[in-house]
Amino acid sequence: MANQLIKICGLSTPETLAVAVDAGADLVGFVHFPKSPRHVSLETAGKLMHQADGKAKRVILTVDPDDQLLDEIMTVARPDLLQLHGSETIERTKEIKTRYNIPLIKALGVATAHDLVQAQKFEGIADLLLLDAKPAPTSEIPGGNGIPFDWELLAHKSLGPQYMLSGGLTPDNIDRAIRLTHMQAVDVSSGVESSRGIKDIDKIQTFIANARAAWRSGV
Ligand SMILES: O=C(O)c1ccccc1NCC(=O)[C@H](O)[C@H](O)COP(=O)(O)O
Repeated sequence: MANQLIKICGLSTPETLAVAVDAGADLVGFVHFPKSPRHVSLETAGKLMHQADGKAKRVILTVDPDDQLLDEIMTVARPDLLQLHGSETIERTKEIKTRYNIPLIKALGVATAHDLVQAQKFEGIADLLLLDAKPAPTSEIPGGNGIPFDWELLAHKSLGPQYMLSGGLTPDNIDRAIRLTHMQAVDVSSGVESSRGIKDIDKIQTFIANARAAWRSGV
């Protein structure tokens, strides 16, 4: 994978997937979580996965999956990476890594500096650590809520390339987010949608172009 990474998450149609891949997304994410407005069945995910084969790394996102679901994901959808977006512990994350031997993205909620210390404990266990805003207590889903956390928490850190910035990113704020945090990997879902769960072609293209431009300008 490239040094700088862009992940477009929550894709669910062949058309928007094609746009993301053509615009240069490094990773494309498919959500398998029935409460999500972006949920796709494993069969649909498998078809989308096939479409993106060799063009971008393909990620299946689940929330606190048990082994039965993971077995199904590995057989039916066969992703390149697995994203754990629930409250998976370090032990459970290690267990999944050992059992399936697949690159893992572990999502970690951030609201305070202490959360970053907690996130660092997953270094070397998951392959990518996705820093996301914590969901509101009333939210039905633990991610994909379009809320940013305080990027100033990252401003004077030099987190390694295994960290990915997420939460409330948009085509309009991605330049500022990259300049402030110096993050080399970013992930977006709501910010490239026209309404909840509906991806927007122009926003996907603009997000990717703006992220690449920020990195090109030397941040
Ligand atoms: O996107 C969802 O619907 C979702 C549901 C359940 C768990 C996680 C989910 N999304 C996680 C993602 O990877 C999002 O891209 C990330 O949370 C950022 O989302 P957003 O703030 O909407 O850009």
